[in-house]
Amino acid sequence: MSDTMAHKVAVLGTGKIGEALLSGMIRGGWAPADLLVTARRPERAEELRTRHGVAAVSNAEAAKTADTLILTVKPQDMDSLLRELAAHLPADRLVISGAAGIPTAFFEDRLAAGTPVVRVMTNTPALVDEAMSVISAGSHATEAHLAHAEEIFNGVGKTLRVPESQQDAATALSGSGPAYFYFLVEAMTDAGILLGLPRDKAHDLIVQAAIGAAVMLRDSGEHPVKLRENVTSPAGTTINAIRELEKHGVRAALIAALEAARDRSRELASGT
Ligand SMILES: NC(=O)C1=CN([C@@H]2O[C@H](COP(=O)(O)OP(=O)(O)OC[C@H]3O[C@@H](n4cnc5c(N)ncnc54)[C@H](O)[C@@H]3O)[C@@H](O)[C@H]2O)C=CC1
Ligand SMILES: O=C(O)[C@@H]1CCC=N1
Repeated sequence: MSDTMAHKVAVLGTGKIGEALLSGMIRGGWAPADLLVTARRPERAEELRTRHGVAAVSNAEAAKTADTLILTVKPQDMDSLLRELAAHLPADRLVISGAAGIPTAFFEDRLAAGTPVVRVMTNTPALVDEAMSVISAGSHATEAHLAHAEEIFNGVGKTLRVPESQQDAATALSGSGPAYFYFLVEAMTDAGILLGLPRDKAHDLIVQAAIGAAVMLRDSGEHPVKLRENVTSPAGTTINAIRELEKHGVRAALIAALEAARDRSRELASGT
């Protein structure tokens, strides 16, 4: 962390994403003493304390004492969380939102004038340090604020800056992205059962195919079309499968699915 930036970070509303981030920060070398969490239920606060050795405090206390606040409540809970924070939060604190859909202006309207806000859409592979966290600046966030957010989220994977106008699309691709791959693995494991394989073997085969394909996509420098062509032998097996995928409109289904996710992200901005 740069010397000029604040150093106490609070994760507010520490559920699945908040805890994934918290655990990644600790793995990445953040001292638990520099981290605070808040939770709605006392049992959850206790669980986080025991599991990570961090202090669990009230939202008001976090607002008063942390230099950077990472808000990881659901979009629908953000308005009431901001109402709790507003009176206690000085305008020089960095507010990072991890929520889908909610624009930085939503925070700026509800917090002290000039509060720097950074919007981040991460994803659950943060748990294994393979997240993609997509980062945009609000109107008062400076380069230093963006760099600070990147420093935090680089600890759990990669980061990418985009203009805020692209965040709903990024949420559809990247925030929700892992779910599509899990869905495909589920479906292909079912196919393995149909073909007579035991479930555990079918699962292992598909997961390893997914890992192998992902590493090739990342490391080979080849276009996905080329990689697929390399698998698709003339009059072979793969082309028969591809024909079925095209016949069933899987490409169009994926395009429509991601468009629906993008639209839902836009809707969340209105609190629905
Ligand atoms: N689950 C995912 O894959 C991703 C989720 N997100 C975003 O992360 C946020 C959280 O999602 P999840 O972790 O899945 O949800 P979650 O339900 O696991 O976590 C949210 C937590 O916030 C707590 N909470 C709500 N209001 C509170 C308050 N006033 N004070 C303290 N705690 C409060 C809830 O008790 C809950 O534990 C959402 O805004 C979502 O859009 C972003 C990227 C990926
Ligand atoms: O489904 C959701 O709304 C959250 C945001 C991106 C991934 N999960």
